[in-house]
Amino acid sequence: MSDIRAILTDIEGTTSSIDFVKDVLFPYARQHLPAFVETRGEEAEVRHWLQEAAAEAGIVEASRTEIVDMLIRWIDEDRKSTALKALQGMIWREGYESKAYVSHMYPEVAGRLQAWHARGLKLYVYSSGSVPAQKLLFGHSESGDLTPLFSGYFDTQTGHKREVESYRRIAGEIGLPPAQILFLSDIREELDAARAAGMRTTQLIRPPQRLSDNGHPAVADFDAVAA
Ligand SMILES: CSCCC(=O)C(=O)COP(=O)(O)O
Ligand SMILES: [Mg+2]
Repeated sequence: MSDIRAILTDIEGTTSSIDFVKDVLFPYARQHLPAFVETRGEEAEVRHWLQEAAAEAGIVEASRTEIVDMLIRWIDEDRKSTALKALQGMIWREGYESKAYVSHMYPEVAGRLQAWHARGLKLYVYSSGSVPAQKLLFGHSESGDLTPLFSGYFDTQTGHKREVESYRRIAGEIGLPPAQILFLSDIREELDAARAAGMRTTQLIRPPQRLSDNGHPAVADFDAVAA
């Protein structure tokens, strides 16, 4: 009998394909960012994150156009900037609400999340995407609205995903010993950090990637996760 009481899952490469993020979400944000800043740049939340992005880049004075150009470069580099992720989340909301897309979900994910939830396991998300973006993604998925299954969401405002301290904080917020939390991700460095914090880990290696031994249990899909 497993002593796992909570599952913490990554999104990109774990519940949903990297292609959906790279080929749908990022291009949508890239295309709509200039108009978004133009029309909503004076809203308090948008101004806040534009200022945070400038501060992160060490910029003291720059025009809106320069900041937009920098943010587009960051999208192309897949920079895990908290400010960029917050702005992207606001832009993606417009895409989900206008039905420009729904999020990709690997076919077994919804059923397995429902089965874990029905067993009483608590489910949480930890992604570099902002918490609002995570809720949108699980709320508008190919498998329907999965948000009722989740007990909480964490993003880089809790800490970066390759840092051990982030997982200690998350365990503290969940209110369970790390050893009772199973972290699922496709990225070895994230799994290493979670394990160093005392969490259990399993790596998702989605076909056509081949299973390889890097010290973490590895599976091809959620149905093969031992929880
Ligand atoms: C709501 S997730 C959108 C994808 C994203 O921006 C991202 O950076 C995904 O990173 P992850 O930590 O889920 O691999
Ligand atoms: Mg990932």
